[in-house]
Amino acid sequence: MIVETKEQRKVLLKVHELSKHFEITKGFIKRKTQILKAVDQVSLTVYEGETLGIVGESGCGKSTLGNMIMHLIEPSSGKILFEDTDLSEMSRETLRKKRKDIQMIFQDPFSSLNPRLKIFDIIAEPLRTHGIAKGDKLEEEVHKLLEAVGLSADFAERFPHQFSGGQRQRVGIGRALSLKPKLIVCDEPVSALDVSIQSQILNLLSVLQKRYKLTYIFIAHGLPAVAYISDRIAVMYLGKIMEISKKEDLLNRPLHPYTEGLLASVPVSDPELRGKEKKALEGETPNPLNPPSGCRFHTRCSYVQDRCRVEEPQLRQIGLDRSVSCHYPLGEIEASLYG
Ligand SMILES: Nc1ncnc2c1ncn2[C@@H]1O[C@H](COP(=O)(O)OP(=O)(O)OP(=O)(O)O)[C@@H](O)[C@H]1O
Repeated sequence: MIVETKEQRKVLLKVHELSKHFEITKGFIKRKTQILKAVDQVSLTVYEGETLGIVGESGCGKSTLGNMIMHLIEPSSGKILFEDTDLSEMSRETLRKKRKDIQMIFQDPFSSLNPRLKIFDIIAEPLRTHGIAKGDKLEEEVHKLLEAVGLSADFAERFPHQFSGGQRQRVGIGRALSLKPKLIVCDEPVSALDVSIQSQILNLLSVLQKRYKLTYIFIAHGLPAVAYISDRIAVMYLGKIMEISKKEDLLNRPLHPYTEGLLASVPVSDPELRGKEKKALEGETPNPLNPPSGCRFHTRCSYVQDRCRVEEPQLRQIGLDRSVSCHYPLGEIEASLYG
């Protein structure tokens, strides 16, 4: 496993120039095929034990990225290295074993649990499939997992429809934990829940992270949940990463105008995110089938200059542990001095 000597952080997952292109065919008589670049040359690193938040408006490619990391969909190009190993080059058997280490928690706790199965079988299924436990041992494991996610062992005999959204999400978390994964991709795990329940689930995820030494990729379209749970945050826009920074830096001194816009859209009642005056996001997200030339954010950017309309900025490092994809980042000099 790679060890970064400067900060002694172990790299768990590395995504290198990862892309997913979908072919979209339109029209009945004159059929026309276009390419939608849902994820476009994304590179990022996830360190052991951290939570990397991925945030951006609906349709920016967050779930597609998460699904590729989970091997639920095939990338069009690029690499995903888990513990230094390229999963796409593994034999089936090794891949099956490795895949246990990466699990997912889904957005919708109503549709992600099989309604015909009892909670016991929902949580037991991965343990049975991988031949990890059976009989009394299986029962003990399931009860332990229910307890870990804050549910009573009696719940094992009930069906999903007998539970609230928050309780179902707890079941989904228990199932994801059953194979003792190293990495959990949490895809909008609280978006479908009431605000009061959201913080309970976020707290549970934090407790479990410490208890089981988990690493999370936490995907959400809203900054508050991402800001609450993440150590670092990647901001996505139309398939690209616009900025990736430590949480505190990103919230206090955003470099990308899009990040500033996302911060400005957070209700001012959120004290942690309230800050200096920020330029709000204007206009709609462009059609991803026909993204703007140059910087893809330029059509909505309050600071746009001529160069931005023609030249696409590359993600480049500024200061310590911060990267931004913008020709004219906000507060660039300050950031390069203080990280
Ligand atoms: N199977 C598919 N076929 C065609 N286009 C797709 C497919 N899956 C996703 N897309 C498109 O890819 C883009 C990225 O979608 P994705 O679901 O990854 O975004 P997202 O940021 O997770 O959004 P949301 O929060 O709404 O789920 C969108 O324009 C979407 O319409």
